[in-house]
Amino acid sequence: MEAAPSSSTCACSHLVTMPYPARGYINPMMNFCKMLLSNDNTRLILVTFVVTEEWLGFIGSDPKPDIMRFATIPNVVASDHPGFLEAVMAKMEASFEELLNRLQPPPTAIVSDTFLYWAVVVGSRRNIPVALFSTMSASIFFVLHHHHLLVNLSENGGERVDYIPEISSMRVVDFPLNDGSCRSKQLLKTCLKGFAWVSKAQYLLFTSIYELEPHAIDVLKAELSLPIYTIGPAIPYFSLQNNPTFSTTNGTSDSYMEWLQVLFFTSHKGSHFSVSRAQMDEIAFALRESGIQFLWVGRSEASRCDQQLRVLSHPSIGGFWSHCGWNSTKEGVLAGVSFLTFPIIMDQQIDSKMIVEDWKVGWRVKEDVKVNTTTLVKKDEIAMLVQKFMDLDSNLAREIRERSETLRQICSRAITNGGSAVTDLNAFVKDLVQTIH
Ligand SMILES: O=c1ccn([C@@H]2O[C@H](COP(=O)(O)OP(=O)(O)O[C@H]3O[C@H](CO)[C@@H](O)[C@H](O)[C@H]3O)[C@@H](O)[C@H]2O)c(=O)[nH]1
Repeated sequence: MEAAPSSSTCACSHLVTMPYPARGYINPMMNFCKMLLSNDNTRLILVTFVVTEEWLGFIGSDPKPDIMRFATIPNVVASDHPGFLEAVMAKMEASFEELLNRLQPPPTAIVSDTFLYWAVVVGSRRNIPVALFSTMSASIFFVLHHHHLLVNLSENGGERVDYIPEISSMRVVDFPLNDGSCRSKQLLKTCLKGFAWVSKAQYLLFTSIYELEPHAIDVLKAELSLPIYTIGPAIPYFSLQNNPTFSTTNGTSDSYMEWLQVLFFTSHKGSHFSVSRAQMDEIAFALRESGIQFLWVGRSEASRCDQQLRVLSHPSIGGFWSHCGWNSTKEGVLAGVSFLTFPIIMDQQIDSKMIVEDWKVGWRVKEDVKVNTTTLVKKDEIAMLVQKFMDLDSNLAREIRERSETLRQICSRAITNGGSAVTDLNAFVKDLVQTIH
């Protein structure tokens, strides 16, 4: 299905964007498009946002700029996540290309998720530039790029690897897809296959802030042969800029500590990954028994999802229990909250490592470092941890919140005019406009 472009959009430049079909990838692509279209230099670009038919049903009525239209390709179906990823990589290319043949005006550039590496081939066949769009951190990209160095990793998950250049040492257990399971091995193989295509794209975009992971970004810029832009968090902060809590000019104030009483917990019920039922029960019992105040939000993959940043930015939120998806991580950082990290799979271990070890704005819920087993974190352990975390009279809890506020200020500066993210986004827009005109 295609909606006709409005008559006011006689655009000579037509950008087609293709996110990976899941919430954590569609949200940042949509936010990126909105940022792009609000940039003065891109006002003539028509954007076609391509989703599967299923996803059009979920997001088709969400507000979007007039100059943007949706177009669809058939659904991809699989019973598990590795199978879905493989199907996305193998089966979507033909329907995407068929769609491009029908679109008017003819597409002049493509922005596609890094997992949809075949877009590079499609762009090359049509002689139009392709920007690959990474919805994960530059750090996981960095680790995958250096994956060949990871040989004979220890069985001891607590052991640290310190030989990857320019990245702070990492526990073995924090490397992505390193749990020895068939699912992880299959996922890793598919990820690495796609990764080999990255340098054949014309641009690489990171939905990150330079100040969050400068070493990984610097090394990737030096080692990869294509231009790389760190275009900012691609979260909907632009809709919150009148919110006094979410202010880019806030000074540090002791008084805000009085308010931070509620722990925000969101249970991710994605179709492929979620915490086990038994673990969820332990968490639920623990939060209830602990006596702390908490806000528990259950969400499914398809539920309307634009409220998390708004909630996190509320003055009473004093902590964020997070699975460390990259979007949630950036939202927590920009809301200035401290984290309890509970990663599940993929990049989430690395995001958790950055939160806890690099930025020092969170604690791990699970200190267990066994690589090949899934152990339950018991309710008593969780209850003690959350009580300690929410005890704002303790020095530990206060220090971590002060660091969260400092990090928030650093990142807030990056997304204002003159900041690193705005400067990089402008540079990408300038380069793209020059290439396609
Ligand atoms: O109650 C909620 C919970 C979430 N969200 C939104 O849902 C999105 C969740 O994204 P993310 O935190 O990245 O989690 P996932 O959906 O799990 O993300 C997938 O995609 C990410 C980006 O590639 C990866 O980092 C993750 O590992 C992968 O699971 C964010 O935009 C949130 O704002 C809400 O609006 N309300």
